[in-house]
Amino acid sequence: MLNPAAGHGRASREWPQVEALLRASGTSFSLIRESTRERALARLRALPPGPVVAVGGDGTAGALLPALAAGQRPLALVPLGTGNDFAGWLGLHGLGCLPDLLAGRAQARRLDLLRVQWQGPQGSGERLLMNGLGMGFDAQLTAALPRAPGWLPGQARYLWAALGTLAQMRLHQGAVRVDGQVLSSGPTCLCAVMNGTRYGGGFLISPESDPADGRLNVVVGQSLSRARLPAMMLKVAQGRHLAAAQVVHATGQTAAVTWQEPAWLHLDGDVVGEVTSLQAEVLPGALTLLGPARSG
Ligand SMILES: Nc1ncnc2c1ncn2[C@@H]1O[C@H](COP(=O)(O)OP(=O)(O)OP(=O)(O)O)[C@@H](O)[C@H]1O
Repeated sequence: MLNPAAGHGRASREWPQVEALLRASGTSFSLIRESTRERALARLRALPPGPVVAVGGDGTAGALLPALAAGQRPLALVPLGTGNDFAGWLGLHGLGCLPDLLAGRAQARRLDLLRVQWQGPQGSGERLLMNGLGMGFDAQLTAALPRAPGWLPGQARYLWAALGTLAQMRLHQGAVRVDGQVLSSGPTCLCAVMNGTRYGGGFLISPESDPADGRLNVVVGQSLSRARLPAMMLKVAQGRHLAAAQVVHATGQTAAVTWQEPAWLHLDGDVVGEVTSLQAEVLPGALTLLGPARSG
Protein backbone atom coordinates (compact mmCIF):
# COMPACT_ATOMS: atom_id res chain seq x y z
CA MET A 1 0.00 0.00 0.00
CA LEU A 2 1.67 3.20 -1.15
CA ASN A 3 0.16 6.58 -0.21
CA PRO A 4 1.75 8.92 -2.74
CA ALA A 5 0.81 12.00 -0.67
CA ALA A 6 2.36 10.86 2.62
CA GLY A 7 5.30 12.84 3.98
CA HIS A 8 4.68 15.59 1.39
CA GLY A 9 5.66 13.16 -1.37
CA ARG A 10 8.45 11.41 0.57
CA ALA A 11 6.68 8.03 0.27
CA SER A 12 6.51 8.44 -3.52
CA ARG A 13 10.14 9.53 -3.77
CA GLU A 14 11.42 6.62 -1.70
CA TRP A 15 9.09 3.98 -3.19
CA PRO A 16 11.67 2.83 -5.83
CA GLN A 17 13.99 1.76 -2.97
CA VAL A 18 11.17 -0.21 -1.32
CA GLU A 19 10.17 -1.78 -4.62
CA ALA A 20 13.79 -2.78 -5.37
CA LEU A 21 13.98 -4.53 -2.00
CA LEU A 22 10.72 -6.39 -2.63
CA ARG A 23 11.80 -7.51 -6.11
CA ALA A 24 15.29 -8.53 -4.98
CA SER A 25 13.73 -10.80 -2.35
CA GLY A 26 11.58 -12.54 -4.99
CA THR A 27 8.43 -11.76 -3.00
CA SER A 28 5.25 -11.56 -5.06
CA PHE A 29 3.13 -8.56 -4.13
CA SER A 30 0.24 -6.41 -5.37
CA LEU A 31 0.86 -2.65 -5.32
CA ILE A 32 -2.10 -0.51 -4.26
CA ARG A 33 -1.54 3.13 -5.18
CA GLU A 34 -4.70 5.22 -4.99
CA SER A 35 -5.45 8.89 -4.46
CA THR A 36 -7.93 8.48 -1.56
CA ARG A 37 -8.07 6.39 1.61
CA GLU A 38 -11.50 5.00 0.64
CA ARG A 39 -10.29 3.68 -2.71
CA ALA A 40 -7.17 2.21 -1.14
CA LEU A 41 -9.27 0.38 1.46
CA ALA A 42 -11.66 -0.97 -1.18
CA ARG A 43 -8.70 -2.34 -3.20
CA LEU A 44 -7.23 -4.01 -0.12
CA ARG A 45 -10.56 -5.62 0.80
CA ALA A 46 -10.70 -7.21 -2.65
CA LEU A 47 -7.36 -9.00 -2.09
CA PRO A 48 -6.96 -12.38 -0.34
CA PRO A 49 -5.60 -12.38 3.27
CA GLY A 50 -1.85 -11.84 3.75
CA PRO A 51 0.59 -9.32 5.24
CA VAL A 52 0.05 -5.66 4.32
CA VAL A 53 2.93 -3.21 4.08
CA ALA A 54 1.82 0.42 4.60
CA VAL A 55 4.27 2.79 2.88
CA GLY A 56 3.42 6.23 4.30
CA GLY A 57 2.57 7.84 7.62
CA ASP A 58 0.26 6.96 10.47
CA GLY A 59 -2.76 8.02 8.37
CA THR A 60 -1.87 5.54 5.62
CA ALA A 61 -1.90 2.63 8.07
CA GLY A 62 -4.96 4.02 9.87
CA ALA A 63 -7.01 4.07 6.68
CA LEU A 64 -6.53 0.31 6.30
CA LEU A 65 -7.61 -0.71 9.80
CA PRO A 66 -11.14 -1.92 8.89
CA ALA A 67 -9.49 -4.54 6.67
CA LEU A 68 -6.82 -5.42 9.27
CA ALA A 69 -8.67 -5.48 12.59
CA ALA A 70 -9.31 -8.77 14.39
CA GLY A 71 -6.15 -10.33 12.97
CA GLN A 72 -7.47 -10.61 9.39
CA ARG A 73 -4.21 -9.28 7.94
CA PRO A 74 -0.94 -8.50 9.77
CA LEU A 75 0.45 -5.00 9.19
CA ALA A 76 4.04 -3.86 8.61
CA LEU A 77 4.91 -0.15 8.64
CA VAL A 78 7.38 1.55 6.31
CA PRO A 79 7.24 4.96 8.02
CA LEU A 80 7.65 7.55 5.26
CA GLY A 81 5.03 10.05 6.49
CA THR A 82 5.46 13.40 8.20
CA GLY A 83 5.07 12.66 11.91
CA ASN A 84 5.26 8.84 11.97
CA ASP A 85 4.30 8.99 15.63
CA PHE A 86 3.01 5.46 16.06
CA ALA A 87 5.95 4.00 14.15
CA GLY A 88 8.24 6.23 16.24
CA TRP A 89 6.86 4.71 19.43
CA LEU A 90 7.83 1.31 17.99
CA GLY A 91 11.31 2.62 17.20
CA LEU A 92 10.75 2.17 13.44
CA HIS A 93 12.43 4.48 10.89
CA GLY A 94 13.12 4.44 7.15
CA LEU A 95 12.35 0.99 5.79
CA GLY A 96 10.92 -0.10 9.14
CA CYS A 97 10.91 -3.85 9.58
CA LEU A 98 10.72 -4.56 5.83
CA PRO A 99 14.16 -6.24 5.61
CA ASP A 100 13.22 -8.54 8.55
CA LEU A 101 9.80 -9.23 7.02
CA LEU A 102 11.31 -10.23 3.68
CA ALA A 103 13.87 -12.43 5.43
CA GLY A 104 11.06 -14.17 7.36
CA ARG A 105 12.38 -12.83 10.68
CA ALA A 106 9.68 -10.25 11.52
CA GLN A 107 7.95 -10.75 14.85
CA ALA A 108 4.21 -10.38 15.27
CA ARG A 109 2.71 -8.61 18.26
CA ARG A 110 -0.91 -7.90 19.15
CA LEU A 111 -1.73 -4.25 19.78
CA ASP A 112 -4.94 -2.51 20.80
CA LEU A 113 -7.05 -0.31 18.56
CA LEU A 114 -9.59 2.38 19.43
CA ARG A 115 -13.12 2.43 18.04
CA VAL A 116 -14.49 5.98 17.98
CA GLN A 117 -17.99 7.29 17.26
CA TRP A 118 -18.82 10.99 17.06
CA GLN A 119 -21.77 13.29 16.53
CA GLY A 120 -21.73 16.91 15.38
CA PRO A 121 -23.34 19.62 13.26
CA GLN A 122 -22.08 17.95 10.06
CA GLY A 123 -23.43 14.52 11.05
CA SER A 124 -22.06 11.45 12.78
CA GLY A 125 -19.28 8.96 12.03
CA GLU A 126 -17.28 5.99 13.25
CA ARG A 127 -13.62 5.08 12.74
CA LEU A 128 -10.93 2.71 14.01
CA LEU A 129 -7.76 4.40 15.25
CA MET A 130 -4.26 3.15 15.82
CA ASN A 131 -2.74 6.13 17.60
CA GLY A 132 -5.35 8.52 19.00
CA LEU A 133 -7.48 11.64 18.69
CA GLY A 134 -7.61 15.20 19.95
CA MET A 135 -10.35 17.76 20.37
CA GLY A 136 -10.15 21.51 20.88
CA PHE A 137 -6.86 23.36 20.54
CA ASP A 138 -4.77 20.44 19.27
CA ALA A 139 -7.31 19.71 16.51
CA GLN A 140 -7.38 23.41 15.57
CA LEU A 141 -3.63 23.45 15.19
CA THR A 142 -3.67 20.14 13.29
CA ALA A 143 -6.00 21.86 10.80
CA ALA A 144 -3.36 24.61 10.39
CA LEU A 145 -0.48 22.14 9.77
CA PRO A 146 -0.85 21.95 5.96
CA ARG A 147 -0.11 25.71 5.83
CA ALA A 148 3.26 25.28 7.61
CA PRO A 149 6.37 25.67 5.40
CA GLY A 150 7.24 22.30 3.83
CA TRP A 151 10.93 22.53 4.83
CA LEU A 152 10.18 22.53 8.57
CA PRO A 153 10.74 19.16 10.30
CA GLY A 154 7.86 17.43 12.21
CA GLN A 155 7.92 19.03 15.67
CA ALA A 156 8.85 22.48 14.35
CA ARG A 157 5.83 22.34 12.00
CA TYR A 158 3.61 21.57 14.96
CA LEU A 159 5.02 24.50 16.97
CA TRP A 160 4.62 26.80 13.95
CA ALA A 161 0.95 25.79 13.65
CA ALA A 162 0.43 26.12 17.42
CA LEU A 163 1.75 29.70 17.55
CA GLY A 164 -0.34 30.61 14.47
CA THR A 165 -3.48 29.13 16.06
CA LEU A 166 -3.03 30.61 19.53
CA ALA A 167 -5.12 33.71 18.78
CA GLN A 168 -8.11 31.53 17.80
CA MET A 169 -7.79 29.26 20.84
CA ARG A 170 -10.90 29.23 23.00
CA LEU A 171 -12.06 27.21 25.95
CA HIS A 172 -15.00 24.84 25.46
CA GLN A 173 -17.45 23.91 28.19
CA GLY A 174 -17.27 20.14 28.26
CA ALA A 175 -17.54 16.98 30.31
CA VAL A 176 -15.12 14.04 29.99
CA ARG A 177 -15.92 10.63 31.46
CA VAL A 178 -13.64 7.59 31.65
CA ASP A 179 -15.37 4.26 32.36
CA GLY A 180 -18.45 6.29 33.32
CA GLN A 181 -16.63 8.38 35.99
CA VAL A 182 -16.31 12.14 35.51
CA LEU A 183 -12.65 13.01 34.90
CA SER A 184 -13.19 16.66 34.02
CA SER A 185 -16.09 19.08 33.77
CA GLY A 186 -16.02 22.77 32.85
CA PRO A 187 -13.78 24.97 30.70
CA THR A 188 -11.52 22.80 28.55
CA CYS A 189 -8.66 23.73 26.22
CA LEU A 190 -8.08 20.27 24.75
CA CYS A 191 -8.90 16.63 25.27
CA ALA A 192 -6.85 13.74 23.84
CA VAL A 193 -7.89 10.07 23.83
CA MET A 194 -4.80 7.99 23.09
CA ASN A 195 -3.70 4.47 22.34
CA GLY A 196 -0.13 5.55 21.50
CA THR A 197 2.06 7.98 23.41
CA ARG A 198 2.71 10.81 20.97
CA TYR A 199 1.34 12.91 18.14
CA GLY A 200 2.33 15.95 16.11
CA GLY A 201 5.75 14.58 15.17
CA GLY A 202 6.92 13.66 18.65
CA PHE A 203 4.79 15.51 21.23
CA LEU A 204 4.45 13.10 24.17
CA ILE A 205 0.82 13.94 24.95
CA SER A 206 0.22 10.62 26.73
CA PRO A 207 3.58 9.37 28.04
CA GLU A 208 1.92 6.66 30.16
CA SER A 209 0.11 5.01 27.21
CA ASP A 210 0.96 1.45 26.26
CA PRO A 211 -0.77 0.28 23.04
CA ALA A 212 -0.61 -3.31 24.27
CA ASP A 213 -2.20 -2.87 27.73
CA GLY A 214 -5.89 -3.24 26.74
CA ARG A 215 -6.60 0.31 27.93
CA LEU A 216 -6.97 3.80 26.49
CA ASN A 217 -5.55 6.97 28.06
CA VAL A 218 -7.31 10.32 28.33
CA VAL A 219 -5.47 13.61 28.87
CA VAL A 220 -7.41 16.86 29.42
CA GLY A 221 -6.00 20.38 29.45
CA GLN A 222 -8.52 22.43 31.42
CA SER A 223 -8.67 26.25 31.61
CA LEU A 224 -5.24 26.96 30.17
CA SER A 225 -4.75 30.59 29.15
CA ARG A 226 -3.20 31.66 25.84
CA ALA A 227 -0.23 33.07 27.76
CA ARG A 228 0.51 29.71 29.42
CA LEU A 229 0.00 27.47 26.40
CA PRO A 230 3.45 27.82 24.75
CA ALA A 231 5.20 26.84 28.00
CA MET A 232 2.78 23.92 28.39
CA MET A 233 3.55 22.76 24.84
CA LEU A 234 7.25 22.65 25.65
CA LYS A 235 6.39 20.45 28.63
CA VAL A 236 4.24 18.21 26.39
CA ALA A 237 7.19 17.85 23.98
CA GLN A 238 9.09 16.18 26.83
CA GLY A 239 6.09 14.39 28.38
CA ARG A 240 6.40 16.45 31.62
CA HIS A 241 2.88 17.97 31.64
CA LEU A 242 0.80 15.32 33.48
CA ALA A 243 1.63 16.76 36.93
CA ALA A 244 0.64 20.33 35.93
CA ALA A 245 -2.25 21.91 37.83
CA GLN A 246 -4.46 22.39 34.75
CA VAL A 247 -3.98 18.85 33.42
CA VAL A 248 -5.98 15.77 34.45
CA HIS A 249 -5.57 12.27 33.05
CA ALA A 250 -6.93 8.76 33.48
CA THR A 251 -6.85 5.33 31.92
CA GLY A 252 -9.75 2.96 31.28
CA GLN A 253 -11.66 1.00 28.66
CA THR A 254 -14.10 3.67 27.49
CA ALA A 255 -14.21 7.46 27.23
CA ALA A 256 -17.16 9.75 26.56
CA VAL A 257 -16.92 13.48 25.86
CA THR A 258 -19.72 16.04 25.46
CA TRP A 259 -19.33 19.68 24.46
CA GLN A 260 -21.88 22.46 24.95
CA GLU A 261 -20.68 24.02 21.69
CA PRO A 262 -18.99 22.13 18.80
CA ALA A 263 -15.25 21.51 19.19
CA TRP A 264 -12.78 20.56 16.43
CA LEU A 265 -11.77 16.89 16.24
CA HIS A 266 -8.75 15.18 14.68
CA LEU A 267 -8.46 11.41 14.33
CA ASP A 268 -4.89 10.14 13.98
CA GLY A 269 -3.97 13.59 12.62
CA ASP A 270 -6.89 13.78 10.17
CA VAL A 271 -9.19 16.75 10.96
CA VAL A 272 -12.76 15.52 10.45
CA GLY A 273 -14.73 18.62 11.54
CA GLU A 274 -16.56 19.84 14.63
CA VAL A 275 -18.27 17.54 17.12
CA THR A 276 -20.61 17.90 20.08
CA SER A 277 -20.10 14.42 21.51
CA LEU A 278 -17.72 11.48 21.13
CA GLN A 279 -17.42 7.95 22.50
CA ALA A 280 -14.28 5.82 22.36
CA GLU A 281 -13.61 2.22 23.40
CA VAL A 282 -10.48 0.12 23.33
CA LEU A 283 -10.38 -3.08 21.26
CA PRO A 284 -7.69 -5.13 23.04
CA GLY A 285 -5.24 -6.93 20.75
CA ALA A 286 -7.28 -6.12 17.62
CA LEU A 287 -4.23 -5.37 15.44
CA THR A 288 -1.44 -7.78 14.54
CA LEU A 289 1.63 -5.65 13.91
CA LEU A 290 4.84 -7.02 12.39
CA GLY A 291 7.98 -5.58 13.93
CA PRO A 292 11.72 -6.09 13.68
CA ALA A 293 13.25 -9.32 14.90
CA ARG A 294 14.05 -9.04 18.59
CA SER A 295 17.59 -9.80 19.57
CA GLY A 296 18.36 -12.22 22.35
N1 LIG B 1 -3.61 4.79 0.66
C1 LIG B 1 -3.92 6.08 0.61
N2 LIG B 1 -3.94 6.74 -0.55
C2 LIG B 1 -4.18 8.04 -0.58
N3 LIG B 1 -4.44 8.82 0.50
C3 LIG B 1 -4.44 8.23 1.68
C4 LIG B 1 -4.18 6.84 1.79
N4 LIG B 1 -4.21 6.53 3.08
C5 LIG B 1 -4.47 7.66 3.74
N5 LIG B 1 -4.62 8.70 2.91
C6 LIG B 1 -4.85 10.12 3.25
O1 LIG B 1 -3.58 10.81 3.16
C7 LIG B 1 -3.37 11.58 4.34
C8 LIG B 1 -1.89 11.69 4.64
O2 LIG B 1 -1.34 10.40 4.87
P1 LIG B 1 -0.41 10.09 6.13
O3 LIG B 1 -1.11 10.51 7.38
O4 LIG B 1 0.02 8.68 6.04
O5 LIG B 1 0.84 11.02 5.85
P2 LIG B 1 1.45 12.16 6.73
O6 LIG B 1 0.37 13.07 7.24
O7 LIG B 1 2.55 12.75 5.93
O8 LIG B 1 2.11 11.32 7.95
P3 LIG B 1 1.79 11.29 9.54
O9 LIG B 1 0.33 10.98 9.71
O10 LIG B 1 2.65 10.18 10.08
O11 LIG B 1 2.16 12.65 10.05
C9 LIG B 1 -4.17 10.84 5.43
O12 LIG B 1 -4.58 11.70 6.44
C10 LIG B 1 -5.33 10.22 4.68
O13 LIG B 1 -6.50 11.00 4.72
